[in-house]
Amino acid sequence: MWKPSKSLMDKITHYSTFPATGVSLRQMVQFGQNPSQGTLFRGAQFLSEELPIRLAHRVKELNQLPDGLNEMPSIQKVANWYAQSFEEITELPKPKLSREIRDRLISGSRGSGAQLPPTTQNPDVAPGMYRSSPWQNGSGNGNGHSRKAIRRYYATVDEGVQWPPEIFDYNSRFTKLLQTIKHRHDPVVTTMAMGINEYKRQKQRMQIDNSIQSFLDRFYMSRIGIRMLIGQHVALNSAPENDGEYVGIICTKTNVKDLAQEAIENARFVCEDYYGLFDAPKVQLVCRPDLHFMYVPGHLSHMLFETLKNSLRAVVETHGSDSEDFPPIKVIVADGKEDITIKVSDEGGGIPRSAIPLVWTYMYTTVESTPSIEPDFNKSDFKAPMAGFGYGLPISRLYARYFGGDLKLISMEGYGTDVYLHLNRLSSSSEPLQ
Ligand SMILES: Nc1ncnc2c1ncn2[C@@H]1O[C@H](COP(=O)(O)OP(=O)(O)OP(=O)(O)O)[C@@H](O)[C@H]1O
Repeated sequence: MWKPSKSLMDKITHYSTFPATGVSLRQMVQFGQNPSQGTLFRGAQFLSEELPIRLAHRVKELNQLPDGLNEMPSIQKVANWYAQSFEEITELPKPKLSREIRDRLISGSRGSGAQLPPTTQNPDVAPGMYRSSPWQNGSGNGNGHSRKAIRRYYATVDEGVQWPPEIFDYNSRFTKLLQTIKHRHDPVVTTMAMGINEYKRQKQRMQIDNSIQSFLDRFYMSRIGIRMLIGQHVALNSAPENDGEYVGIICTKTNVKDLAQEAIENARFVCEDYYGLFDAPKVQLVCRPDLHFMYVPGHLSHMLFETLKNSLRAVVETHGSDSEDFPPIKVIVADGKEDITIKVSDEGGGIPRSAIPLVWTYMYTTVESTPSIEPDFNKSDFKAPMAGFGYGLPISRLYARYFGGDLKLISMEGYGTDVYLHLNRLSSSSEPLQ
């Protein structure tokens, strides 16, 4: 198995003293509007510093996990993937550029960079909640470096000029590397889950404690951010032309009703398959057909699918799979100025109040036997079996918070559950990493 060298670990430690730089959905879209090779190159330059910083924080944290958790074989495996990806990015040879090209890259970005909108804070995320590492103070890194002075990405450089072949070549090599890295990290969630299982087995624990819970929250939030930046960069390099609705993996006109309808069909299908039902509980959808906003459709599908699956399961298990007449699940979409809110209401018996905090913890599930973790379970981020890992709700809440939204759950034990999915439509909220 590949192992990091001492000098690589020293370099990782150095990078981990820098804080991550968060970006907002709006900034990503502005950056990606028909980018030139020069702009894409600037993006690659930013990522070639930003990604190693984010990866370095994770390596450090994984290696410092308390109580022997850091020694679990699966945790070590994940830490090595992060270290290897860190090494590959930092060692990718940079092109030799003439002075004129370097000046053009810098001066272009200075001019238009000023027009980029500022980011705002998610009202439901306390400052520092998901920051890169718990020991940082957020504004600096303790080394006297100012964050702004180090990296700035979301600036476009003069379009319409010719860029030399070295720029094209580097862009293509960098994109290929990012694809390899994204693929390497596909099984991170399941491998981490295995690591936690190894730990629980070894220590004979039923649940994980708070510090591990907040570590996992930061870890998965960071993973969403890393994959978003990589996904966006790869998509922009593969098809830089804006097709009207998509900028990279962001859809500027995500149609809520269509996506919800598709998630309903998928979740009902999985439910019928799992319980052997002829007809899963019905789902009533109330949504304006032309309601659309800027979002990543994959994230929204994931959150809707997970919450609908929970509701379907609760309804079937409360009323019995031989029931002839399940109470319908209601999905109501409200179109506010600040948020689009989606409420998923079921009559699936609710959750006891004492168990509410547990639904947000990783590995809490009321499924009796957790299905075996297949290596390719996480191949696509958006496919999952009916239930069983206890990851559905906490990960969905991170997806919601990542772009300034939130996921809330209110239950009436003995009757049913309402889940509120708030999606921030202003899209100016920065990634919650500081
Ligand atoms: N609508 C609901 N009604 C009743 N209980 C619910 C509902 N949603 C979630 N729960 C409870 O919360 C637990 C955790 O849900 P979560 O979605 O995080 O994981 P899971 O569904 O068990 O597994 P998976 O990781 O496959 O989603 C569930 O096992 C269930 O007991």
